[in-house]
Amino acid sequence: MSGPTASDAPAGAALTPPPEAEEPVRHPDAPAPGTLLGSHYDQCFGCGPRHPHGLHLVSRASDGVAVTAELRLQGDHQGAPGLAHGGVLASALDEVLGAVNWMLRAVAVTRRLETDYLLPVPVDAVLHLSARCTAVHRRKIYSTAEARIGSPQGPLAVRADALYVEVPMAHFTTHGRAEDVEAVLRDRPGIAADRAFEVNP
Ligand SMILES: CCCCCCCC(=O)SCCNC(=O)CCNC(=O)[C@H](O)C(C)(C)COP(=O)(O)OP(=O)(O)OC[C@H]1O[C@@H](n2cnc3c(N)ncnc32)[C@H](O)[C@@H]1OP(=O)(O)O
Repeated sequence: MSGPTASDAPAGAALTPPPEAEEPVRHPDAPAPGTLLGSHYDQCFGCGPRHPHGLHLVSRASDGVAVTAELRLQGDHQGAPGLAHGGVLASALDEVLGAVNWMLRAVAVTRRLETDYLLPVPVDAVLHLSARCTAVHRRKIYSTAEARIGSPQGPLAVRADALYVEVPMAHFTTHGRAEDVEAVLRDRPGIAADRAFEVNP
């Protein structure tokens, strides 16, 4: 019989790096601070420029292992009248947290995302998002993010802690809907299947 695994840990514990975790190290080829990071997939709900209803977030490299982005909330993002839906805010934070992995040149997916909603967020507000990696342990990437209203120093509306797990490109080609995977491969002739989803600034 096997014992408890990391997946069985309570939420807070799962987001606390183990003592042997290391400080994240910015990849030598990470984009320079201020560089806008391109979308990793043009149909991504978070960052895809061709997604008809997506957030169209554009992340920007910061110093260290960190990124920023801005999200102008709109009527389509409502949960309660005139207020942003919590799931939309979580999506935006997941997107910038995911973009941080590119500063490590790691391809990783969200394993756990924990959000604290501190203030209601009116639609029409501009949310200033920032995310940074706090620790790395083997395939696990620990990160934290904030969303502030109106400016990078504005009121803190939402914060999040997250655990990402590094995956091989086969994660996407194996699990993704075949027609979408094939469309990406068609759009990028000459690129091997396991590179077609490259997260590319
Ligand atoms: C190209 C970039 C796209 C970015 C898109 C934006 C972000 C997203 O929306 S991603 C989409 C949402 N997320 C997903 O779909 C992920 C779904 N989950 C999965 O596919 C799998 O659970 C996956 C790949 C994360 C992990 O599975 P698997 O590879 O079998 O991992 P497994 O070996 O069990 O665990 C990996 C490590 O994480 C640890 N771990 C797993 N779960 C937890 C947990 N809850 N807490 C702490 N540690 C954990 C394990 O102990 C292990 O650690 P170590 O390597 O040190 O032994």
